[in-house]
Amino acid sequence: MTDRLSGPDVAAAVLAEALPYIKRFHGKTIVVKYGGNAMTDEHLKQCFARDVVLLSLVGMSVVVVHGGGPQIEHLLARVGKTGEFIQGMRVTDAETMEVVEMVLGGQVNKDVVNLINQAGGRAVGLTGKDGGLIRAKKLLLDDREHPGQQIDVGQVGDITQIDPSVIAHLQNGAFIPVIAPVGVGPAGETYNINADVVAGKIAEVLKAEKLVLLTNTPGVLDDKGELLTGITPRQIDDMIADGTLSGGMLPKISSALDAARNGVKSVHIIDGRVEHALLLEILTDHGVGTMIKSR
Ligand SMILES: Nc1ncnc2c1ncn2[C@@H]1O[C@H](COP(=O)(O)OP(=O)(O)O)[C@@H](O)[C@H]1O
Ligand SMILES: CC(=O)N[C@@H](CCC(=O)OP(=O)(O)O)C(=O)O
Repeated sequence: MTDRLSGPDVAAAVLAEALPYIKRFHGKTIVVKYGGNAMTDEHLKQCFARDVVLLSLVGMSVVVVHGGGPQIEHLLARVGKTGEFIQGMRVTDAETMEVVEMVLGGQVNKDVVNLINQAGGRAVGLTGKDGGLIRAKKLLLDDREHPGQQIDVGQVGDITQIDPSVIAHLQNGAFIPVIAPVGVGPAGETYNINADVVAGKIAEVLKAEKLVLLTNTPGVLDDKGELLTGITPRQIDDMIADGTLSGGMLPKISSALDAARNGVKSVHIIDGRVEHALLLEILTDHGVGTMIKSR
């Protein structure tokens, strides 16, 4: 007997279900943030690359922004350093900046480019320095415990300008841009920027149809650990105030909300540990994870 969950009728139904989504997103820009925590398993990495290629081949203009937090941690440990985070931002001294640039602009960027190319795509890797893509100044965090005071986290960048022309050239040539979150300051200094922040800003500037943030949780979880399928700005404020949202989720959620408020039509935080999570989110009725609402 044919397995009802995997028989040809099911396969046909799934393919047919994708058609309205393919039509809706054809020619549109989809920004995908690939978190360092979602890129730990080789098989999942290959699934991700295949999803990106499939979406490109059906006519979507996919732009990948990647992170690499755990990969940076790994190299820092090898040089005898331990990472420190404040409000989800890595405290970045000069030596840490060298490691961050090596890992993000080198190892991780080329790994993602290679995976996509192996899957049949044409990816080109960039950091924010290439083509003056990401300009930044030094970020100063507001000290929540001492209102009015600021915290210096070293060479962490606050984005001042995105020049998307290099991305446009790549999109026109049917290349898939793969962007590492490193920015450049007015004097040519290098800045480490949280990858969620870069993805959100790039999505805004490109007027993306969708921003999808792939991470290592099912989405945004409430104080009981239950998945929230949708979240409003008010819920976000409450959850930050009571500590339900913390660590790496802080820059993620605020970038997601900024993007939703500034014209990106839909913004989702999804579980990158689920095989083909990207296809499920974009091409099926079964949206996965949390959708961030602008109001
Ligand atoms: N309310 C929450 N729901 C889900 N994750 C949360 C929440 N609050 C904090 N987090 C943390 O945020 C992490 C995701 O952010 P991060 O580690 O920066 O991932 P990535 O490398 O994918 O950007 C989760 O693994 C989880 O530990
Ligand atoms: C300033 C800052 O925190 N930069 C991040 C950049 C990488 C990143 O964001 O990686 P994930 O997406 O994997 O977390 C860092 O140094 O870890």
